[in-house]
Amino acid sequence: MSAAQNIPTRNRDGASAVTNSFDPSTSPSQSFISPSQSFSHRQSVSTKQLKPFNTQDVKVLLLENINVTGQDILREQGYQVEALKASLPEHELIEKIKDVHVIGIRSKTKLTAKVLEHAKNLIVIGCFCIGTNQVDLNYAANAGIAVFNSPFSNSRSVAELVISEIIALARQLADRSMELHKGIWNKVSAGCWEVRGKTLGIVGYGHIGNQLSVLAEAMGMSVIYYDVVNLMSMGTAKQVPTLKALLEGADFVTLHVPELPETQNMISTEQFGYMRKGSYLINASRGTVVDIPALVEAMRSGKIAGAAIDVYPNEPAGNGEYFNKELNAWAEDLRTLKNLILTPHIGGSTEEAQSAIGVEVADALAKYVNEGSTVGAVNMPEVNLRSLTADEPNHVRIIYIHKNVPGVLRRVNEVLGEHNVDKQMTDSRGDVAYLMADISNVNQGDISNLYNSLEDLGSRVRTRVLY
Ligand SMILES: NC(=O)c1ccc[n+]([C@@H]2O[C@H](COP(=O)([O-])OP(=O)(O)OC[C@H]3O[C@@H](n4cnc5c(N)ncnc54)[C@H](O)[C@@H]3O)[C@@H](O)[C@H]2O)c1
Ligand SMILES: O=C(O)CC[C@@H](O)C(=O)O
Repeated sequence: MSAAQNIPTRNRDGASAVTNSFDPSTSPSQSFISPSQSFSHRQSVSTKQLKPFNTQDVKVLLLENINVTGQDILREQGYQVEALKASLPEHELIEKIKDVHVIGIRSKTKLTAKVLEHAKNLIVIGCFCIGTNQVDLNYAANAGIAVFNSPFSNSRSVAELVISEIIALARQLADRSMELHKGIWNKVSAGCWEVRGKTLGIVGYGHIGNQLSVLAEAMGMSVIYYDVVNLMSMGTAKQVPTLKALLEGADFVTLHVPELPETQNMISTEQFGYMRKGSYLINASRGTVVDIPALVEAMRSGKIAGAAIDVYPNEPAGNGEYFNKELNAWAEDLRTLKNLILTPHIGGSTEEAQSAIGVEVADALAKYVNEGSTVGAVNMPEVNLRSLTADEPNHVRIIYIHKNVPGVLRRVNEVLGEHNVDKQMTDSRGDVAYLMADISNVNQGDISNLYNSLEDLGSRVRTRVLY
């Protein structure tokens, strides 16, 4: 069943990416389950199993305690998988990333241009989370590195955490619990409320905002939301035209926007000024969205009756590390406030979410490595071709990532023109274009010629030949 599988890939500087020798006769005998089978039941028995190179040469680095479901899928491919519990400091990351073809991260590992510059062999990044703000997506695309994430596997977990925090803040639960842990009996009702009949203001009405909207209405709350795009309301929720209108109209404000230049310090002194006296703020989006010193001030003055914060501008690399003023200058100030729930970025941290994310992202990584599909990529055009079948033994799949400039397709098709192009798909996104072509009647001897001819085109970012 398995076709010869030793494909040369060169990175932008011409260094060999996976194996130094090009030996088309290498045919790994280990069994291999094509990830395409998990995507489509139509492609069961006769799918040709494409692989880019000896799978045991593929080096995968997983950071930040990626769920075992994801680790298992990648190990089953035969890849070499190293999984670490925490993220790495920049200098260690730079050393490690030089070697690997695939990296999996969560929210803490910063894959900046400075780090990615050293990632000469890297072909794909998996963000085992929703947010992708920790990756320089543009740099990655221009270096021919695809980036995948899991757009909604933990949305429900975040929404449920926020619901629990709304009630916990309204009833000052965290303070009462901490007091009793210290042996202090403090039975109070002053400043404690039911949530029924109160208004929840959701900023960012996407996957999480939507879920939250439904849950909040089920508890008898009214829901208003603010978003930069016009969106259909869930239930009887109402979209408001400005952030100011939302802040003025809500008893609880919860933030669910991505980290963007526009959302930086979106809630600061001016915005606290618009909020109702005695209202509450919840931030489980990104740490940069709230100006924390302004929050401290608003809570000290009594304007804000309570807050729940799950995310911070600077977060420790792993469990057991200190959250102190070396990390964030205001850390000690936060600790002194009453009715403030501080959680260590656990919005998406449930068994359900993490195992679903592990499967989703690892499947996407394997499908990209083995078949070149960019479906679901966040920084590349989405391109896919139906699988080659076992009846097509002399077919080869060309992946050509190139600069989006005029004339490239003509030149690529001149190279491919010696063969029959069975199917081809190409699309662009910004400065980068992605071409996939399945060509037939290719002899083993033709493969390196094809590869070298495509590599020699001035427009190339990265060439891969899968067979
Ligand atoms: N705490 C956690 O563990 C955790 C877990 C998952 C996601 N998150 C964070 O939550 C964010 C939101 O997640 P999601 O899945 O709901 O994202 P989403 O993309 O589905 O929704 C985000 C919404 O925000 C809106 N938006 C963007 N910029 C805006 C602005 N300036 N003002 C108002 N609205 C704006 C968008 O139009 C969109 O509707 C993620 O980007 C991630 O950073 C945190
Ligand atoms: O698991 C994480 O580290 C990040 C969770 C969340 O912020 C996300 O972006 O999905």
